[in-house]
Amino acid sequence: MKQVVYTASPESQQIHAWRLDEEGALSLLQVTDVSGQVQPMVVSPKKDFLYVGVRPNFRVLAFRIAADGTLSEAGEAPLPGSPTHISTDRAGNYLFCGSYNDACVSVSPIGDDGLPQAPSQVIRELDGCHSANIDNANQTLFVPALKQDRICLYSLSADGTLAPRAQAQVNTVEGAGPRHMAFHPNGSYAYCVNELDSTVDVWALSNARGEVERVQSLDMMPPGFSETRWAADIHLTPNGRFLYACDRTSSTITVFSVSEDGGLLSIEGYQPTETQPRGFNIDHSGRYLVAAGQKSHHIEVYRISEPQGLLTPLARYAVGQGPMWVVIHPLD
Ligand SMILES: O=C1O[C@H](COP(=O)(O)O)[C@@H](O)[C@H](O)[C@H]1O
Repeated sequence: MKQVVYTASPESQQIHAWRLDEEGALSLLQVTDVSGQVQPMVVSPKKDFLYVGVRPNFRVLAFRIAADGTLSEAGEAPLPGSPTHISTDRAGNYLFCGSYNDACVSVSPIGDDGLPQAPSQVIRELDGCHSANIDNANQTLFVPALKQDRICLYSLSADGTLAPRAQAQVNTVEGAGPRHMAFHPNGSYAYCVNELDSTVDVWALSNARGEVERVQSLDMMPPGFSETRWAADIHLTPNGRFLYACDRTSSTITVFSVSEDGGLLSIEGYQPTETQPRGFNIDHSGRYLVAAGQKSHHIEVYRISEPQGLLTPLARYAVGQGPMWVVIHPLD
């Protein structure tokens, strides 16, 4: 499987593109200088564009992805707030942007040409809005509002309009600070990493009443950890067997195994990683994890090992300044 890893480094305003080979080694393919601080990124479901949120002039930039994974800028559209998180619906027709500082989530239609347009809808008063996550069925958008300890639930209509679901929100433990999410491939469970207490919640997406319900909450820090908790990112292997979440104070990635049905997590280990890991990701074969150190200015590649999902460091690479977002794109 040929894959390309993209890393965003806002302090040096660069996107690095790396080839990831079968053994987990990276080779630098391209460095793109960007007209702004690059932060969240996502590859379109059609796999032809990389969408990138930039600041301080809040925009989404669209980069066309060539067959070899190199990028060329193709267009841009305004955003209503500082982009903290960018995602799309499963069909690639709508782009969602969550803004922590501007407390909103927006919907931007994506044209037939693949280019995002100006927002068609902005939902405000989501204090600390940290991400927007569409479920596997492409029906419900999960929007964690970190400062309100809630995840808002919106139905996505065929014309791209968000409306609160009958169950309009779920609440976390007070002070948890819900941040980023991942969905199990079977569509029955979601996992949310909580920034302020470094816990991970398991959410059943449809209980006996057809509602979203928290079924497990785990402390992701090693026993005896007593410093300030500061979790960031969460990702699941494509087969749904292993889940990873990172904490920035301790510079640790916690390794979880996932039960067959997706409803139960068990901690398998704690992997020391690059300083202040704000973003990481998993390759499409489920064999490698790439973590970015916002303070080490390096990325590090790990091999994911059976049967527990533990991580073996392979190599680290100097990247731009302040790397904080990693996405991995399959070329074939
Ligand atoms: O992780 C964090 O994220 C928020 C929002 O990030 P931003 O890059 O969109 O400003 C940040 O303000 C917070 O301090 C931090 O812990």
